[in-house]
Amino acid sequence: MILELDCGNSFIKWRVLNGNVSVCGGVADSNAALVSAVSAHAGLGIRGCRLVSVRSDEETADLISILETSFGLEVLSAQPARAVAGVRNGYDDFKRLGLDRWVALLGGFELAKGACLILDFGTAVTSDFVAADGAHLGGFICPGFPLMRSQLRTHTRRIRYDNVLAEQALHSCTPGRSTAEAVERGCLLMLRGFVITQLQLAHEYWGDDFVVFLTGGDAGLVADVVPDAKLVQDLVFVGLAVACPMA
Ligand SMILES: Nc1ncnc2c1ncn2[C@@H]1O[C@H](COP(=O)(O)OP(=O)(O)OP(=O)(O)O)[C@@H](O)[C@H]1O
Ligand SMILES: CC(C)(CO)[C@@H](O)C(=O)NCCC(=O)O
Ligand SMILES: [K+]
Repeated sequence: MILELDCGNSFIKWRVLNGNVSVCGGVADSNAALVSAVSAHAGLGIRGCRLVSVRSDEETADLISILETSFGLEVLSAQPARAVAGVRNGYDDFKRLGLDRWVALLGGFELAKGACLILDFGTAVTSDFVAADGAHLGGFICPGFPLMRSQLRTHTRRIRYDNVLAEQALHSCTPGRSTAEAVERGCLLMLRGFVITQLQLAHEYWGDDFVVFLTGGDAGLVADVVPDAKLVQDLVFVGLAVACPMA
């Protein structure tokens, strides 16, 4: 059994793999919550751990030492690279590309075996373009849905509404008739507009010959804009196995 972790800016996604099969997993909002969730499955006989983190080096080192002491595990952490498995990092400084993006695009290329567009909807929304020959062309970063919404609330005095209204607001996308509807639907349309622009660019590069992957907690919000896309919630884990193979 192998423990796999995707340490994002807001949450840690985890799962336990038996061979290629995921036997359990979840989302933790702190190191302590992660340790207690995984402890409940310690009887599974986890023998190793691999992770990808976009947190600071200190936070990542802290988490690794907690995992080593709590579970006696050896921990492999995905590292920046110029090239892996036929994919070439497109950043001017390859170390600057977010490791979650790098690992997710490795996963996308592994599954597509050709040109692909990877769209990730987490705390930030990111896109990455990988050509059929494995060249990563780069990508885009913009605020995710919760960040857009909270920036509006933070920087205005009269944009205020509760979470119940927020949830109800997204049942339709007609022009809002309340603050909650206007903001929630407005932010959703911004995300959808972003997705459409990414698709246009991919068509300019590759015609119809590419695969679109959607991943991240909020991917479901835009899935209907790209009916042909593959919704792969574990894309980071697919790529993590490529970046950090374990015997
Ligand atoms: N079970 C869940 N737990 C946490 N977030 C969830 C869950 N289901 C959906 N979400 C949504 O997913 C978003 C979080 O996205 P995700 O978990 O992909 O990334 P993250 O850790 O917040 O950030 P990062 O982009 O750094 O990975 C939240 O905005 C939330 O709306
Ligand atoms: C953009 C995020 C926050 C998405 O999780 C992450 O990939 C990151 O911190 N990236 C570093 C900056 C960059 O990718 O250019
Ligand atoms: K992410």
